[in-house]
Amino acid sequence: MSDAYMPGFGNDFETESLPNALPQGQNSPQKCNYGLYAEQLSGSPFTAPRGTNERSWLYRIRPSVRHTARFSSHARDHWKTAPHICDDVMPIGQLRWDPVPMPDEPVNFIDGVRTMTTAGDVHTQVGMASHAYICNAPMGDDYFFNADAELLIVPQIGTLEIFTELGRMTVAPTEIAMIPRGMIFQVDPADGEARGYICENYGAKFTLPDRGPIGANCLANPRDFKTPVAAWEDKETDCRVHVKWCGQFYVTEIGHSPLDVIAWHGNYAPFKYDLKTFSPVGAILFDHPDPSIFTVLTAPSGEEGTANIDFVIFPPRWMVAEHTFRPPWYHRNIMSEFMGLVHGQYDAKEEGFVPGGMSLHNMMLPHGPDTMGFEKASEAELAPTKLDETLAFMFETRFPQHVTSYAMQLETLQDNYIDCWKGLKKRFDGSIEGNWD
Ligand SMILES: O=C(O)Cc1cc(O)ccc1O
Ligand SMILES: [Fe+2]
Repeated sequence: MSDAYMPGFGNDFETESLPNALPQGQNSPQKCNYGLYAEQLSGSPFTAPRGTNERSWLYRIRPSVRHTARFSSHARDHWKTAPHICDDVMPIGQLRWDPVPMPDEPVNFIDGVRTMTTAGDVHTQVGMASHAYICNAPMGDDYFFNADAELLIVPQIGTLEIFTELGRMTVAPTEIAMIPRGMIFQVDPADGEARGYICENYGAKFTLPDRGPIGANCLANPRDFKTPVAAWEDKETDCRVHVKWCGQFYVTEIGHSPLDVIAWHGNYAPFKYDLKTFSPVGAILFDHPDPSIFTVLTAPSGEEGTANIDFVIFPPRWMVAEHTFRPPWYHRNIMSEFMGLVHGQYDAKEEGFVPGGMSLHNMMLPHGPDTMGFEKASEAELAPTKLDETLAFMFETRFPQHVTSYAMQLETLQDNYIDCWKGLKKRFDGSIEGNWD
């Protein structure tokens, strides 16, 4: 598959896959060229202020109302939606999982979504869910859209071929993809098998964080975000469109592919982004800064500085701080932290937190480096060192994350996670040096 992309974050893009398919100077001609139907997809209220007003105009073979017929409900057991509070007592401790095992039977991307946590309330469009996905089969004639949320996809194993109404994206581990709320798509594992993470954002869209005194450059730069050019298929087979709507799942049968947009323009669009292009800014003299310096994207909550979700990464970087305990400090946080590891090691937990694994440090629950990490960092010679070949990330939300019973019953839940702090012994002996032997 050959993909082509347009650079920029939130730009007003335009793209056509046939000459003159895109009307010029107007959105809604009396008759569109090629007999196409014009359709607006609104990602914000019509009257949203200019800076957050998002919509695209799609020129397509059939309007999407013909891509949906009567809906019937369709059970999907593993994809949960907030509010989803299990009957069991909420496990509030620190939690960590090894990767979700790959399935033996064929499972496509949508059927392979496994909800780990939910937060907030989909009905009021606040909060999020953290999912793992596992998949080893293409979607074939099945298509999907999520009316509840945009989807931030973080591949960990296997490249994904993502075909959306607005075009095709190839997304490999170390890259991320964003699929806007309401947009129809298909995802196929290019290498036969794929695993990764999804942040389902029920709230206001992810955007770039302000950089404050950092200025006009660094962190995630807008030109590194890539939106696909128009691509389509004209397929007349028994296709199904699956829908997630207020936590329920539905399906409708149609006789053709809904991915039939020949041209489009606007700023409500999918994108991908290579996390290797994130330019970290950090401590160049002493102390460990707050991880907000590594925010790639932030989804605002309406309260200033208090994100519905921050998507934060821990990329390769030089550690140079003098007279400093360099890994994350011990801390308690009003925000709830769900973490994953794309590859390598995380400096606060060199063992036990493995690629494809997950951890949850919920609202106000203490955490920090394990015993080994603490001892190593306390004694390390503080020469400049590079943390290399590593990529961890965090979905951090202002809301408590409720763990699903699937996550609690997962065979890869680590029963002994909290033992990683057991060896943090008392070093206070009344002397100013403390007892470090
Ligand atoms: O808990 C974690 O490992 C994530 C994290 C990293 C960091 O550098 C500072 C704070 C924080 O929550
Ligand atoms: Fe933390």
